[in-house]
Amino acid sequence: MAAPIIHALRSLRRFSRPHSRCLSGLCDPLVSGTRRGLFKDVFPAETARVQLPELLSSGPQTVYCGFDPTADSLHVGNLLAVLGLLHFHRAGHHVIAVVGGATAQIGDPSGRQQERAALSPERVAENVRGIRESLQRIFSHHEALGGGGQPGGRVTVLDNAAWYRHRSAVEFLGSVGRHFRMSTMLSRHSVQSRLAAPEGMSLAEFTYQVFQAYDFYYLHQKHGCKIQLGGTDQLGNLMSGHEFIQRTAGEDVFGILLPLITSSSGDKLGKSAGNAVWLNRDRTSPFEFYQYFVRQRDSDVERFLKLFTFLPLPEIRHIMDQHAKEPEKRIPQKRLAAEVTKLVHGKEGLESAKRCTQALYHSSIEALATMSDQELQELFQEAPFAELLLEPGTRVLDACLKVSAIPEGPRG
Ligand SMILES: Nc1ncnc2c1ncn2[C@@H]1O[C@H](COP(=O)(O)OP(=O)(O)OP(=O)(O)O)[C@@H](O)[C@H]1O
Ligand SMILES: N[C@@H](Cc1ccc(O)cc1)C(=O)O
Repeated sequence: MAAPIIHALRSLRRFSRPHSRCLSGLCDPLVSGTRRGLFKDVFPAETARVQLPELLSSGPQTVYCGFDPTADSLHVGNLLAVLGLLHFHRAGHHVIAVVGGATAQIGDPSGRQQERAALSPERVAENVRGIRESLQRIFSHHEALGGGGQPGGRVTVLDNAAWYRHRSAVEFLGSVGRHFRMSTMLSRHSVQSRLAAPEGMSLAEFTYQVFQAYDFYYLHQKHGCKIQLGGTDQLGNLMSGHEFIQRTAGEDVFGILLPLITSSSGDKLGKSAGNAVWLNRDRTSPFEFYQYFVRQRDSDVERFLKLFTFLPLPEIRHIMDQHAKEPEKRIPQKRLAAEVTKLVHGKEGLESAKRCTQALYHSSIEALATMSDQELQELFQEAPFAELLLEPGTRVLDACLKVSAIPEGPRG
């Protein structure tokens, strides 16, 4: 059942040229996001083609994206969705990032082979704090870097636990659940693939789409939100929201889908997939984060510059032309790493990453001497360490022997 609907999704390519219905700068994110490869599809394809440019041109809209606190930090894959929101904000729209304090307790089955382990309320609360911190830090760096957007656009972070806290299961099923059709819910790809697996699917996971649909409805009612962003794995949840809002409020709303970032082995980078590059410093240091982007392959770097930075496309083209002449300098990789590290860790984070790079890869004693304790710990995170009280006159050799850094042997 899901296949015909997926086939109905039309490529966004038609938005990549100046669009006759894009009548103001407010429509820019659709055009530029499409050209950059950031927006992959829209839903529902037929109405979005005509109505989405008109809606965006008509005045500032509210656009939202949700993040489940299944860990205490966001990661590089999630960053793409944050960048999607920021593109809208820069054009003057209001954006809402929803942290799923409630939905994380249900567990989104999209793209998962197995059910997630249940999270305790304490763990979820801690994760909500970490993810809020990730989001707010990026938003404030973005502002500090001069990307504050047109005047008027607001950036808000909400926790969806706030609108479920006072509802009982009986009341929710009786009022919201009655609008959902079993046949449609069963047709979702996320459900079909799990029903076919030996472990099957729990009722909690099966109802996940109802909660995400209700979030969209709630934000539509309270904040006039008509656009939801999500990775392509979120299509089914976006469709449920669209159908629910159309049925209950009689209005068209839209989904915009972003491509999924994968590891070199082709797996989606995810919080619980064990392959994440994190956005919080205590999990991935600015240095490691910077180096992740410096290491990107030539075949990926142009795409990543378009996806992960706000650099204008002609500037990216120029950088790639320089790269063709002097590939050994890795100019695009270094620029990519600098831009993304600045956004996520701020200017100070970028300087820290560069100091660590100098110390580790260019054996710079000067860089080592200016490093803070935190940087030293981050740099040598994996290395065993020992604390030592130095007495006057201790020689380097004695210190090394005391901490067993070099084996003791016959001394000459
Ligand atoms: N690798 C990725 N590339 C692009 N977008 C992603 C990626 N991973 C997650 N997203 C998007 O980020 C948003 C929030 O995802 P969420 O944090 O709930 O999932 P996740 O990081 O995949 O976590 P989990 O691994 O627990 O499923 C969603 O729109 C999702 O599609
Ligand atoms: N289901 C999304 C997260 C999300 C949570 C709540 C929402 O309202 C929207 C999105 C994911 O797991 O990737």
